[in-house]
Amino acid sequence: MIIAVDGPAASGKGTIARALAAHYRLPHLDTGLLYRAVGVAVARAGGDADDEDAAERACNFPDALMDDPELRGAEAGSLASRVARHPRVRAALLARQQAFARQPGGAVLDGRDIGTVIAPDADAKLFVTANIEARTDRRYRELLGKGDRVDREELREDLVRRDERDSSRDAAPLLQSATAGLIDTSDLSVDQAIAAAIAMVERQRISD
Ligand SMILES: Nc1ncnc2c1ncn2[C@@H]1O[C@H](COP(=O)(O)OP(=O)(O)OP(=O)(O)O)[C@@H](O)[C@H]1O
Ligand SMILES: Nc1ccn([C@@H]2O[C@H](COP(=O)(O)O)[C@@H](O)[C@H]2O)c(=O)n1
Repeated sequence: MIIAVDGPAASGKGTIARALAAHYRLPHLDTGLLYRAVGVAVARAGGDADDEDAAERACNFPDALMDDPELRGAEAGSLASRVARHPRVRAALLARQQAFARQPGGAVLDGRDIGTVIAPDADAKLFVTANIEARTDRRYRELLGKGDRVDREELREDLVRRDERDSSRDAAPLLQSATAGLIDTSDLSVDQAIAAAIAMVERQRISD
């Protein structure tokens, strides 16, 4: 079974995707990490994330970079959304994501274009969202918990900018697939959001 989970930053899609993977005993790929790795690799090479040539070269990043804690920071998220606009970057990362999705037994992938581009024929598709205040609070608490110094207002503005960039780009923009079920986690606890996601996957599997 392939499960596609999409949605904006800090909506809780990764939390849901990991829980679905554990529930159905499937491997999970956080595809945002691939774009974060490309963004960080460009910056480390002294390149410009807005330069498509430099970003494309950075797609050959070493596998070990995927485990680098720097990828989880706010700066890596911004760099990721800048490199993610480039069609040649998206093309370079496509095969790796599709191979992961199509492995025997299936997989859970979360990102922005899983249900629309990477796995449009997924057995279940969820679009996870939450309002901007809930997302800002969650990311703020998460970064504070890691010991990062963060300004809540800057974080909020960064999320709004990222939403705008991800939704308005020409290449694989963030949008809800017509066949994806919507889960708004703004007023749901983690456990409630996970329960809603499992129930939605079950409904979609049955109706197939
Ligand atoms: N329903 C919820 N209620 C409260 N906090 C939540 C909820 N879901 C997730 N969180 C917390 O919010 C933060 C962001 O969640 P998560 O990493 O799952 O979001 P995401 O959409 O995958 O973000 P990103 O796209 O940036 O990777 C985490 O600290 C997580 O524990
Ligand atoms: N399938 C995807 C996944 C991510 N992106 C871009 O990467 C940025 C970081 O993603 P996170 O999930 O780690 O927040 C995100 O803002 C997108 O620009 C993407 O384009 N497609």
